[in-house]
Amino acid sequence: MTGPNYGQTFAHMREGCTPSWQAYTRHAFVQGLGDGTLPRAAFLHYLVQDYVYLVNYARAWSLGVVKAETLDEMKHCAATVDVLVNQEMALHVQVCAAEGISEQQLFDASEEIENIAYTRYVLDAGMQGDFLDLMAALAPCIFGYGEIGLQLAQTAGADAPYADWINTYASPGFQTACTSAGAMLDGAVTRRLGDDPTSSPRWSVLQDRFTTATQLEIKFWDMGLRGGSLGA
Ligand SMILES: Cc1ncc(CN)c(N)n1
Repeated sequence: MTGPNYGQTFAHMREGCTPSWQAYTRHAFVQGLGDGTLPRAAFLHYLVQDYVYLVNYARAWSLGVVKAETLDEMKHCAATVDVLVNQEMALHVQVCAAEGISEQQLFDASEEIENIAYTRYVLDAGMQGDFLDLMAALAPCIFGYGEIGLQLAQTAGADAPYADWINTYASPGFQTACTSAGAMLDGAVTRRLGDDPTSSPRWSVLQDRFTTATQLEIKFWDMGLRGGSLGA
């Protein structure tokens, strides 16, 4: 399976769950974002939920600072928290403000079951496990959106209905974040599992975490397609 190069570990894990990865990155919600046919209500519902998702996802990266073994790992996790809360969430705040939804409303929105399932799974992986367990569960989020952003940017024009969303994830800034997360992950894996990590007895558990998080991404898109009202 081909896709952007975000490092060896990601390539192995993506290869280890190809059908789920394809279902995630080529989901009907993704197609609708790309060709502009996604109903606006579904998009806004997703975006409100995604804001809350990012709050918890940033908490999980903060846990990375706690579980890190090197200063570089700590710096990477701390910088990612900053990007999430100060950059990626700005898209959500901006788009929702234009629709009359305030940031406080976003912060207070109640979570859909799929949202709870995904973020608590990731947090639990980090609480129970070590740095690699946490990173394996965090990985589908960043690399998947990087891949989707690039894929949609190939065909969507500047005036496409969801161009802002597409450009956020296709942007050089987000792509650099994916590349540097991939390099950090490769270093973290080599440090703990050596040069042949897929032969390690730990690999199947890490693959399982990556696959489960990928399946939870699919459920998150399903939730988005279902639509709903703010806070529902
Ligand atoms: C559910 C989900 N997955 C991934 C991303 C990209 N950070 C996101 N914003 N939301």
